[in-house]
Amino acid sequence: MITSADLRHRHAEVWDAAVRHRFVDELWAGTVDDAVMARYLAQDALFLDAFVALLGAAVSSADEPGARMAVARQLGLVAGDEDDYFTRALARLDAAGPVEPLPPTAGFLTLMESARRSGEYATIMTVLLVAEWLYLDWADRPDPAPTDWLHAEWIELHRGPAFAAWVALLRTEVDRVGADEAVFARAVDLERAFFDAAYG
Ligand SMILES: Cc1ncc(CO)c(N)n1
Repeated sequence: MITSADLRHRHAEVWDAAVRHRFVDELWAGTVDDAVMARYLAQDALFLDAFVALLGAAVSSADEPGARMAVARQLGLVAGDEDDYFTRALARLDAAGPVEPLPPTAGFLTLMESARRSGEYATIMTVLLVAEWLYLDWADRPDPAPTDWLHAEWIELHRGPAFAAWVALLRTEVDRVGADEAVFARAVDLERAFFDAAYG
């Protein structure tokens, strides 16, 4: 059975292009243009709603009590601290209005809805794994955090011991039940395209 480590290795080119994306460099430097940050976060608010639904599907489909509880705890953080960040960030950027999904967002919404509707724990967890592991990977730099909370909090939401433990849980679970490689590859492609789309 293919492991999460094998999958990341197999898709390293696109994975690394996302992790080293211009958006990530500018976020760390605190130099992301407000219009880029607004476009990115408005799209990510659409992503987040589908992501919460997908976390709910993982809670529902988990075949182990420990994993179900761990996913439920993370769902609470996303619906709590992370949603609060979005409310403050979008208000500050004057970007709280409704937006249409750009193509990478639409791709993610379709992928997540299809995983959710399948009810397949392995497929659901594969999508969650890419989304969370790739974000930990770019947020885990040793660099000093930027000073503006708009940039710093987006990094802090995706690093630290608790977030790393969540990603470790996702890897353990995907390695236990077996990844869906096509879904893994599609999600990595979409992550890179999602960063590109922030630049219009
Ligand atoms: C597009 C995207 N991928 C991953 C995450 C982290 O779950 C996020 N917030 N947005």
